[in-house]
Amino acid sequence: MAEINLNKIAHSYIKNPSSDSDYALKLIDNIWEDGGAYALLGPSGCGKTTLLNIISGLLVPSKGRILFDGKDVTEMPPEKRNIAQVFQFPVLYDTMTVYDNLAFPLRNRKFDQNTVDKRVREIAEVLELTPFLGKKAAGLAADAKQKISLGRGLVRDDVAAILFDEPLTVIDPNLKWQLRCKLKTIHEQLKLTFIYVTHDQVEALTFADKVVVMYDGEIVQIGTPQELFENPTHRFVGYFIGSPGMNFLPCRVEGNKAIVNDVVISIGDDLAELAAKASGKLELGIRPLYLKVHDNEYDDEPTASANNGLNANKLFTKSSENGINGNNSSENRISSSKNGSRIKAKVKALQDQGNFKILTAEMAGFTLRARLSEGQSCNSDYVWLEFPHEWIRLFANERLLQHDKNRR
Ligand SMILES: Nc1ncnc2c1ncn2[C@@H]1O[C@H](COP(=O)(O)OP(=O)(O)OP(=O)(O)O)[C@@H](O)[C@H]1O
Repeated sequence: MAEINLNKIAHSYIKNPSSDSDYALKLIDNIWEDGGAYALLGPSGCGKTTLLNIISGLLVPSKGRILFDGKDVTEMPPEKRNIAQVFQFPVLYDTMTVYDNLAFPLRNRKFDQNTVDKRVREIAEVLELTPFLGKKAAGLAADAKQKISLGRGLVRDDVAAILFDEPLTVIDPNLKWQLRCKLKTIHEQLKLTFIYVTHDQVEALTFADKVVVMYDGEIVQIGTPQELFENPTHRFVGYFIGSPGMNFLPCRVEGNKAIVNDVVISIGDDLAELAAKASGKLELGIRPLYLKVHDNEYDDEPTASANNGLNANKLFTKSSENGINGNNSSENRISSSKNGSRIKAKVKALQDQGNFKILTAEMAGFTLRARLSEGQSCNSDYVWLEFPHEWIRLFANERLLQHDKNRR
């Protein structure tokens, strides 16, 4: 396994690129740890395959160098890089048995028969292919064939990295979940460097230790699922991660108040300090999970609180409960609570998502979404939204405002 250093990489498919927009990859300068499980996540056309092909050696980048464990492999062809790859569609020998397909990458590298047999049987067991080992691949269903392709990628433990390019596309949805969990287990057992390309956030978040979010040829954030959820450093990450994505409200800031059209939202002193130094287009962001929903302006307890549960796979933490005290309000429609503001909003829709509901409401001319927890509902035309200080984020020109890391 290897540490992968993407050293000031950029790539253009155009011969003489003249501007930023001519580059499929703008500037990538990252080190990916040996043994890490990385998911490369982003929308179609953002550059994921281009980056993967640069790592595998199918493409030589227009600029920069790529190093495996400090060794420059930029000009090295794929077969010399010692990388295993699993593609979207099965790549195997139809006329061979499942056993021989799995054994092929090992025999090709002249592993001894005992090692071949041991590894083939281990991988077959993990992927539940043992009953099929003696069968020809030709007769098997598409998802069984793709499991063989996964097995061929996983069978060697001497590779620098295993690259997966949307490997579960042809897999039945029920089996997808099972295979994702298996890949995670295999990674935990073998500690191989995994790089997994997907445009599906659930796939990325369940599989990876670190998610690399790409947008328009750039890596906009690398983080754990929780970091991406709680502190998206770019507006795109806020929008792309989470379902529904983060709410964004264009605003201006005066002291510790964010003003959204004629509505004032209290933001706390910390954000006020950051906003005072910021320039460019300001936006307030808050996750639907953390936007609290009340059915009146002044009650002591939230009656339709949005934040009472962890999500199903426990990736994201919940805010601590905030005390609410509704003694003050002013003509600008701000009503103070110990922490956050309650603002009237018009209910537009309530969508049942199974074990929770999504409320869509309009406030200050903008549409906001809030996640209600199980059993909670909303039957009136208006609600009061509370913005807890600890979950408000401010973005200037799409970038998160945050303190200099060295300061903390
Ligand atoms: N061979 C090529 N020649 C010219 N342009 C290309 C080529 N391959 C990709 N591109 C362009 O480079 C950009 C990045 O494409 P890439 O395939 O890397 O994105 P992606 O994130 O993998 O997309 P998808 O999820 O749809 O596969 C896109 O604008 C695409 O049109």
